Amino acid sequence: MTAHTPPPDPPAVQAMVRESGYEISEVQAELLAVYLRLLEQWNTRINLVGPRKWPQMLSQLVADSWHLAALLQELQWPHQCQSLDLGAGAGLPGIPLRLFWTHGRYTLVEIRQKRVAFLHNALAQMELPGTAIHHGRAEELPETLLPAHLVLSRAFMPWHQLLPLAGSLLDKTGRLIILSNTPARQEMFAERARLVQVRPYQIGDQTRYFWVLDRLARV
Ligand SMILES: C[S@@+](CC[C@H](N)C(=O)[O-])C[C@H]1O[C@@H](n2cnc3c(N)ncnc32)[C@H](O)[C@@H]1O
Repeated sequence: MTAHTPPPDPPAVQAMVRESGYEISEVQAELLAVYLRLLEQWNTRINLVGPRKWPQMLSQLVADSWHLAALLQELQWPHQCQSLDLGAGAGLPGIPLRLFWTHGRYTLVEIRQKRVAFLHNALAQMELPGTAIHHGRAEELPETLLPAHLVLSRAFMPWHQLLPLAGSLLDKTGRLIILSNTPARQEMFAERARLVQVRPYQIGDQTRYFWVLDRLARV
């Protein structure tokens, strides 16, 4: 018999986030609860994410986003910053990220129709600032979305394939941030990119990493 988990309610969400060392507002907790409820509901019909219950979704998947927001807040971005979240899937890291980092214009790029339908549904209920969806291939983005100042990749494609694609999308001062379970070293990239920093962060007992890259070759 599986234990019953009550639906996500904002105080429980806020308390779980606090346990991980971050403070979020009541409004942010309400919107996160909306997102988690939608994820639980849609995940029974289409394959969106591995965890089936919201506490695991929050602690294992959504948690990356508030760590990422903390990093993005430390970096300088142009006023008209254009961000691309490639292969957004169920909206990770982008949908929760936009609750905590609202700068510029942010586009969730996703190729699969059902996932795009989920993203539209989530955005309609959450009204995130400056956030849009592009249904299509990351390799065929319209000029209106380019050049990007930030490209984000979480479980999208292997980094060695991603580098030339991101290089073709980024402004010359733009950055690529890869969410990874392993650290990185400059030698991995040689002349293809500069590794500006590798930021470790803790999710439960697992260490994860943000790789921040710039000066990507346009090959
Ligand atoms: C493994 S999922 C990761 C989703 C999300 N970023 C996450 O971390 O949960 C990869 C996603 O990329 C999408 N995708 C794969 N190739 C793509 C492409 N060329 N352009 C846009 N999206 C693509 C897939 O449909 C899928 O939703």
